[in-house]
Amino acid sequence: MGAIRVAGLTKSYGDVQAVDGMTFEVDRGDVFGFLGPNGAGKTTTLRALTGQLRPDAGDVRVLDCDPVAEPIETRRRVGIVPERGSPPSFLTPREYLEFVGDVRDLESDYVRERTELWSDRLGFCGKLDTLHTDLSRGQQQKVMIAQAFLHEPDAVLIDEPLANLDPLVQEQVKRFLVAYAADDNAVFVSTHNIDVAAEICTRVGIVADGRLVTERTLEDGLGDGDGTEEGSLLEVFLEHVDPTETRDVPSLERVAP
Ligand SMILES: Nc1ncnc2c1ncn2[C@@H]1O[C@H](COP(=O)(O)OP(=O)(O)OP(=O)(O)O)[C@@H](O)[C@H]1O
Repeated sequence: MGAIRVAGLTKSYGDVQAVDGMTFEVDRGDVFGFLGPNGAGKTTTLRALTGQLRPDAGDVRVLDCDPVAEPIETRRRVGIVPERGSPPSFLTPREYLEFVGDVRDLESDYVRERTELWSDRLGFCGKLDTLHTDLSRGQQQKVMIAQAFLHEPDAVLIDEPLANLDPLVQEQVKRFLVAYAADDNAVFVSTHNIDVAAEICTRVGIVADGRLVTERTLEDGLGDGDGTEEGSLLEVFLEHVDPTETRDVPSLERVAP
C-alpha cells in the first residue's frame, strides 16, 4: 500500500472545480513527480495532503495519517516544503530549526547535530544566527529544505524543490532526493520543471483539469533525463495537456508579435 494515497479527491472553490476525482499513490522508494499546467490543481492537491484544506470528497492519507483529522501528527511525521513557503522572518535558522524540533518531539542534542549537518550540507552554516528577514530567497529555501528533512521523515511533500537555488545546490538537492527515496522513503515533488522531473523521478503523474490524466514509470532515476517507456516526458506531457482542450492553457499565437 502506498505511503501517500489520494483517492477520489475533489475540491471546489465556489463554482471553480479545482480538483475533480484526483487519484494516485506514491510508494516508498519512489520520487513521484506531479506535473501539470498552471491551474491544473497541483497546489490544491498538495494543500489537501498537508492538511491545509478540507476536501469536499475523497480520501487522503500520508503514512496512514489523515491530514485533515490529524494535522499535528501529519506534520510531526511528514516533511513538508510548502508552496512559496518561507521561514518566520523574526527567527534565525537556528531558532526555527529548534522550534521545528520541539514540534516533532526531537531531542535537543539531535536537533543541534542535524542543524549543523544540514546547514553544512546546504551551505548556510554562516547564516545560522542571522534573522530570516536578512537572508536571500535562496538561503530561505535552504532553511525550508533543512526543516523538512530534520527528523528524517518516511515521506516528504515538496513544492518546487529547486526554486531559488543556485546550480550547485540544485545538483546536490537532486542527488539527495534520489538517494533519500532509494532509502525506502516516499518523495512527492510538485514541479513545472519537466527536465528536473525526468532527471530525478522514478514515476510521474500528469495533471490536467483537476485529474491525474496519466502516470508513467521512468526508466532510471538520476539518468540523462529523458526516457519514459513511450517517448520523452515532454512528449507525454504535451500529448495529455492539449491546449485546445485543457482549461487555462494559453494560445501561443495570441502572444506572437
Ligand atoms: N483560494 C482559491 N479560490 C478560488 N479559486 C482558487 C483558489 N485556489 C485555487 N483556485 C483555482 O483552482 C484551480 C486550481 O488551482 P491550483 O492552485 O490548485 O493549480 P496549480 O496546478 O497549482 O497551478 P499553478 O501551476 O499555476 O500553481 C485554478 O483554476 C485556480 O484559479
